[in-house]
Amino acid sequence: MFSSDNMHCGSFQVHRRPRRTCGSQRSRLDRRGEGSRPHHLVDGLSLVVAAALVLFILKIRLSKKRLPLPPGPPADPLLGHLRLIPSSGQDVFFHNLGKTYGDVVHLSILGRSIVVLNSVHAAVELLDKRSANYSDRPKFPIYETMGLQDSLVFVPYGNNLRMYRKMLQQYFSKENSKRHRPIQIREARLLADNILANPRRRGDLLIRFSTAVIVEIAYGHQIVSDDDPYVKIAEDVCEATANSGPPGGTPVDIFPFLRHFPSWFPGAYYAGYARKTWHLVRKLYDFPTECVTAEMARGEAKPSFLATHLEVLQRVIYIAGAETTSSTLAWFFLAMVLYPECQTKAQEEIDAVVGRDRLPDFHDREHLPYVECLLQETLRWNQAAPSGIPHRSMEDDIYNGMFIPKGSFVIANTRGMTLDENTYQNASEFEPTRYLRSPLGRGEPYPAGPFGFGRRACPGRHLANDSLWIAMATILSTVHISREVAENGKEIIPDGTPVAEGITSHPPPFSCRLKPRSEMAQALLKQANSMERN
Ligand code: HEM
Repeated sequence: MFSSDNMHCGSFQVHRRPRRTCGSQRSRLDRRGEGSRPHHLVDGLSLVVAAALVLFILKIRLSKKRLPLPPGPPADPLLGHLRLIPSSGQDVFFHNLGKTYGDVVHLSILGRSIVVLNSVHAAVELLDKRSANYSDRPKFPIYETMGLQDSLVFVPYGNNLRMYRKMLQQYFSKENSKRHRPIQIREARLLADNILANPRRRGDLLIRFSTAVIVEIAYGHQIVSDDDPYVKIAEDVCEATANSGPPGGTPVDIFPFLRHFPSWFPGAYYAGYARKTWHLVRKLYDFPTECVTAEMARGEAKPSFLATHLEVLQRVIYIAGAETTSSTLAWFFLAMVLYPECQTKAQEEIDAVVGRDRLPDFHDREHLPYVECLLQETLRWNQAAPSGIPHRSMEDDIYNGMFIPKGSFVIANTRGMTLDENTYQNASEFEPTRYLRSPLGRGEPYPAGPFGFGRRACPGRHLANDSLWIAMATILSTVHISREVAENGKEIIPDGTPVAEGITSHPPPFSCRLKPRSEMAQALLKQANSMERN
């Protein structure tokens, strides 16, 4: 390897090279007392080469700087696009910009570059293929004030991140995620049963389902009641993050000094809110660790991620998995209300493959292509995290002749990718058959972005995919979802405009009717759940 000795050896050879000149030349030089000159010559040469190299690098840097930034709308001189970027619905705003300026758009706020990627191609080229440069996260002063900086989601790129991700990826790999399926099946059946018993509590029950799966896998704790402290903590932190403003877009994110000001100070509201919710986040980290430490001391700890990796768990928040999974399921319910024909088609497929005398399980998955498409279409139609979580570029870069400055926020705008009419016909419509090959469908690709890109892509995606599938298949097989009927006898068609809160987005509140598909379906659920309890 390159030890310092070797390096000296290398430079020694350079200085020795003049000695290889022929004898007469050498004696002439020696005679003129200029025996050392060749050294200077070579040193001079090295200097010239070095200077040329520096100039070359400078030239590249300068020419990089002369290259245009990606296109974008006109900006205010100092504020940049601050007044243009909306505080919610940014995903649709970015998508609309893409229609005018192309799939890579540049915005800036007070000199900070924001690069929006509206196509899968651009996201793959930058975030996947050049992931060494695009895997950092920007700082989010608001989330830091809330105490979330230790969460893996916000850890900067580097050795720590690599270590945490390696552990997570092993534990939640496609293969290892299969070990967790019995928990997912049990919780999906409980969800369907509970939802039939308490249709009005649909939203809470979806959060309970997704929390129960993550908590049992991560902490070895089975949730058996709605009053469980884990469910309460999940609900509280979900609410806190949802109300903490657009990620990176609050006045405090733009002027970090505002975090030290009282909340009544103009622009400091979110800082005050973040300070108030700090203790909730602390609980999120501390409670599971304290429980599992105590269980381990008593020799009662069940196998779990925490029991295996206790020392790093506070960096893995179950919120990352709980809120995203429940809001994807909320979109599924809305789709079933707005597109009843899709529900019917999925139920016909389940009846034909699974029958009506048992409940679906993972063995059925490969035989249910329409249900698979329905899951993919739910992820495409409306995403839980429509603009992902911003990455940060660590070095200047050039892409397609455009200059992307070091330190840019890079946003993979999944919403723009899934609404791209060049890829998806009738992109705003919920059409599961779009993925089927002709003549049944148009063979459109599954959505690529809902779980992010590159080295920061969601490590829980296999687990999430399984949770979503079993929940949807179990509900479709046992529950009939239909529109609420108004007093005048007319069906109520809910508004599907997403409500974006913080990083995640979910449908606006809507009511629907939930009835058992048959007595048999209800009996199967009861039977499955009573067997679990015994
Ligand atoms: C439907 C469910 C889910 C969706 C839509 C989702 C989506 C995402 C997205 C878009 C990101 C950001 C990716 C990027 O920066 O490029 C992410 C990151 C992350 N997700 Fe998920 N996720 C889901 C479920 C889960 C689950 C079940 C877990 C836990 C087992 C999880 C743990 C994480 C973590 C720890 C990160 C941060 C990774 C990092 O910054 O390196 N997610 N997720």
